[in-house]
Formats: sequence, structure tokens, C-alpha cells
Amino acid sequence: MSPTQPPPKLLTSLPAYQTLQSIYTTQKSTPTLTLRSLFDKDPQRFEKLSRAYESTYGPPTQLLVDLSKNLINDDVLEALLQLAKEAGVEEQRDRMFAGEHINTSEDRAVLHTALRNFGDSPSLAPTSNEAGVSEVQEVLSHMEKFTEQIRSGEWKGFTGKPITAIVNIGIGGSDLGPSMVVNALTPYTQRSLRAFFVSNIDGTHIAETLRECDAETTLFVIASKTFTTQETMENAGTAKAWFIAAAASKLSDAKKAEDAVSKHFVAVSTNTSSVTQFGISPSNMFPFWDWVGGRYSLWSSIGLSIALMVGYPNFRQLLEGAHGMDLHFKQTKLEDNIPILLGLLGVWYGDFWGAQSVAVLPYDQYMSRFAEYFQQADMESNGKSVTRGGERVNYQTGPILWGASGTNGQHSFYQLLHQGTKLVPADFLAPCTSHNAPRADDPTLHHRILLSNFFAQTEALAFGKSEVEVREELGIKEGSGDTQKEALVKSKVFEGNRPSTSVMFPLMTPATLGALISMYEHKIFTQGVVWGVNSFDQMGVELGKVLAKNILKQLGKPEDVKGHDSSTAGLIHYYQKFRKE
Ligand SMILES: O=P(O)(O)OC[C@H]1O[C@@](O)(CO)[C@@H](O)[C@@H]1O
Repeated sequence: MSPTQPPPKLLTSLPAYQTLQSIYTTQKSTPTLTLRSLFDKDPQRFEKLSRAYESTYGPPTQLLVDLSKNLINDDVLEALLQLAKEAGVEEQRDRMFAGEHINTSEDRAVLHTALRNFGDSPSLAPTSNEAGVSEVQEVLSHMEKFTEQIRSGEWKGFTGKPITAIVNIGIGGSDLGPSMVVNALTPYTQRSLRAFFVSNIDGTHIAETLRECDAETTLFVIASKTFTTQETMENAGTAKAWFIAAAASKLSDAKKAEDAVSKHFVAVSTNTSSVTQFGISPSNMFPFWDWVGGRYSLWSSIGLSIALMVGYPNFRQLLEGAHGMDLHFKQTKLEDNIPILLGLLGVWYGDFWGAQSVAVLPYDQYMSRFAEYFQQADMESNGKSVTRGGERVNYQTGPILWGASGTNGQHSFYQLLHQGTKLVPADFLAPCTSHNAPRADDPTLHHRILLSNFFAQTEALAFGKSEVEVREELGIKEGSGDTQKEALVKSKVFEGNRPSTSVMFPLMTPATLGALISMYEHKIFTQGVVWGVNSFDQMGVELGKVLAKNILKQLGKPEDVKGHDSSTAGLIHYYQKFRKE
């Protein structure tokens, strides 16, 4: 049991909060906090407020994080850094890395960083055997051996064919991480292997996937930390039944079909007994531990589908990239600590400017699932209203996180970003180079166009277009008296002063992706500390599950429906009019 930790102070009780409140009130609409004037006043603003990250471990990895288009000046930055000190961000960070049980409600350590700790002080993960080899290393070695067997064709299916399709069956952190990373690292995947991700209990998901699969050449990875999640267990059961039926049609007897499961099903979980009960042997199980949160688990054996698709060496580089960012987070002073700066900016916008959401906009088609992944990572971590000490907060906590790849978002929701009534701080991310060059006569044309949009959007958001500029452009003088023309002028004004952070990197590589994910994990951590919440439990997902289990038993006949409000009962009755047996 870790030493008891002092309950967190409410954000609003911190002196730096009062300082920030006063700055916001007095400066928010003055030139001292208007981007046009901030840049006019200080030609060195970009140099002062961008941070270059260079990894000190693993494959050389670099990021440029440009904070200069944020609504901050020296006063704000100083007060935000003071806020981090008063909230104890660094102390809580050190507790996490030291393996203290900072997940207080579940009395667990939070050590996803130990899964990728190759170069720092001895890994804090528990050692498992007399040789002192850490359990983490043991599992990584098993993953390495297994992925090599599958990718080389050495591992054969029940009819002697190599595996050509991987079906990851999992949901939440047991799905989003693997699927986002495999998508983002498509250039590194073995094209002879196809990956499918089944998560939804909607029968369509497993049905459409199995239509694409051949039982003889498919490997099912049943990924579930608890191995009790309803969707995953039902989908796994359906896959197993489908497989056995297909195998039985090829094999002389049912017993052999059952035995064939061992060649086509592996499990990733902390729950050995439930895995065995499902019919997967421990030799086909890749364990992990309760000190790994589901939404922080892609670094564990939950990343098996990643390793299968990109190869173990690239999976290892993903982890090394994350470890490099962990070292930066651990060792860098506050004012240069990128995850902490990003976290503090989110507090500034959410708790003072009233921003309800944040947008994550990767200008990289391979990163199309990046925002979706961080919806769980961010919103399941900090979407809370009670502190670790049990106090109801009296301020905003976790934001609504959303986003899509650029340039697609520009043709969808950027109207709101530019001229809506809501402040939406946005993170723009882009690789300087692409893995693809589809135009033989001009190999970088597509990427130049993509990046020109990337650069233009943050410029437009920051500096807008004034009424004077619009009038000049349209040739409509002030006081024209023409209502329609006046309205047209107003509709073309871009107020600007809409903040963004730009993150650039040379190329999307496994190590770069690892560093980016780690950067955001620690941003989320920083915000959780400032808000005083427990970022590592998820009590909010439990009630719906319990109610659903009860309703499932009542869906047969109208007279079965009991104990609900008129809406819920009415909806169930409507369903029962059309339901099929
Ligand atoms: O990995 P598992 O135990 O099947 O949980 C899946 C997901 O379900 C949750 O909603 C918790 O119930 C997420 O936190 C988690 O990632």
C-alpha cells in the first residue's frame, strides 16, 4: 500500500488560480492578449514560444511544438507555471513513476510507463522470476517470438496454411490503441497480412468481418484486460463458434475442430482463469497487469495486433519513442516541459476562457483515428466531477475531445472553428514528409498542397480578416446604407484570435508516434493533477452496463418490462412491436 497521499486542493483554492482569473478578466479583450498585437509587438514570439523536442533515447526522434499562436503572454505563462507548482504536478508525476498507488479508488499503481522503460532507472515493473527478468520483458519476448512465427509463416493454421488475417476482438482501450496505431503505421505493415478490428456488440461488426475471413488462415486475438467485457466475450464466442463450424467441415471429427482452436485463437488479458475457461491455453495467452489502465495499454500485450502487423522491431521502436518522451516529461523543467505546457494551456482555455472542447486535427490520412483514440484517453481519464479527495469540483474538468484528419475537416466543420460563437482550441499536427508520392511527375505535389493548408488554417484562425480588409476587398465603403451589402461585409469578417498549437515532425515513424502518444498521455496526466481528479479509474462506465444487463432480460414480452420510467418502457415496447425472435 502506498503512503497515503494528501487529498488534492480544489483548483479554485490555489493562489495562481486567482492570478489567472484576474489576468483573464482584465486582459482578455485587450491587445495584451490579442494574437495580432502579440505578434506585432514581439517578432521573436515564435522563437520564444516554440519548443523543439529531441529524443535522448531510442531512434532519433524530433518534434517541433509551436505554442506561439496561443492566447498567452508572459504574465499568463508565469501564472500557469505557478499553478502547476501549487497543484503539485511534478510531485505527483514522480509518485507515478515511483509506482505509488496514485489510482487511489482502485488502490493501484499507474505504470504504463514501465512497459516501455528500457533505458531509465531499473524498470519499476515487478520482477517475476529468480532470474530477475521482469515480467514485462518476459511478455515482450513471447510477443516477439510469436509475431515472428506468424509473420514468417512458420505458425500454420489447422490445414497447414500460414496466417493471412488478424482479427483483434476487443473494445475501448483493447481496440482503439491497436487500431489507431496499425492505421497510423500502415507504411510499416506487412501487406500480406490484413488486420480487422471488431469491437461493437452490433452483430454487423463481427458478421461483416467474418465475411472477409477464411477460417484456415485467420488468427483471432481476444483482447480484454478483464476478460469479462460483454461485447468482447460475446464477439469472441461468436467467432469461436464460426471457426469451429468451419473447421468441422474440413476435419473428420468435432474433437479435432475443437483442437484446431489452439492454432487460431490467442488471448491478451490480466485474467488467466477466464481465458482458460474460454478455451485458450495459458501458452496462447499474453498477460498484462492491473497497474496498466485499459486506455494506457497499447504498450502492453494489448499491442499484440500492432506487433503482428508492423513487426516486433517496429513495435519496440514505438515503445522506445514513448520512453524518450517519458524521459523528457520526467526530467525537463516546467517551462520547457512540453506535456506540462500543453496541459496547462488546456486548463487556461477550459477553466478561464470557457472552452468546452478541444480539436485534434492531424494533417495525415494515416492518423485518421488519432482523435478517436484520444477521446477515450482524455475523456475517460478526466471526464470527472469529483476529486480524489471526494470533493465536488466547482470548475470545468476534462474537455470534449474531437477531430478529424486535415484537409477533410476543412470541408466539414472549419466554418464553426473560424466564425462560430464557440472557442475551440485546436492542435494541428503534420509530418514534414510523406510516405507516399503518387504523382510521378511531381512527387511532393500532394504533400505541398496538404501542408499549405496546414499552415494557412492556423494563420487564418489566429489573425482572421478585419472589416477594413473585407471592405477593401469588396469595394464596399463603410456606411454604404445598403443593408444587404453591409450584411455581406459582416459575414466575411474573420475575428481571428482563435488559438492553436502546431506540432510538426520529419516523418510519421513508429518512434515518432510513440513520442506523440506519450506526450498526450502526460498532458492528460498534468490536467488531472491540476483538476485534482483520479485520471485512472472509470466509475462512469459502470451504471449503463448494469442497467443494460437488467433490460436485456426484459426484452421478450411487454409484460416483462418492469421498473422503468415511461420513456424507457415506451421505447422497449416499440422495439417489441418489431423485434425478431
Ligand atoms: O479490456 P477490457 O477489460 O475488455 O475493457 C475494455 C474497456 O471497457 C472500459 O469501458 C472499462 O469497462 C474501458 O475502460 C476499457 O478500455
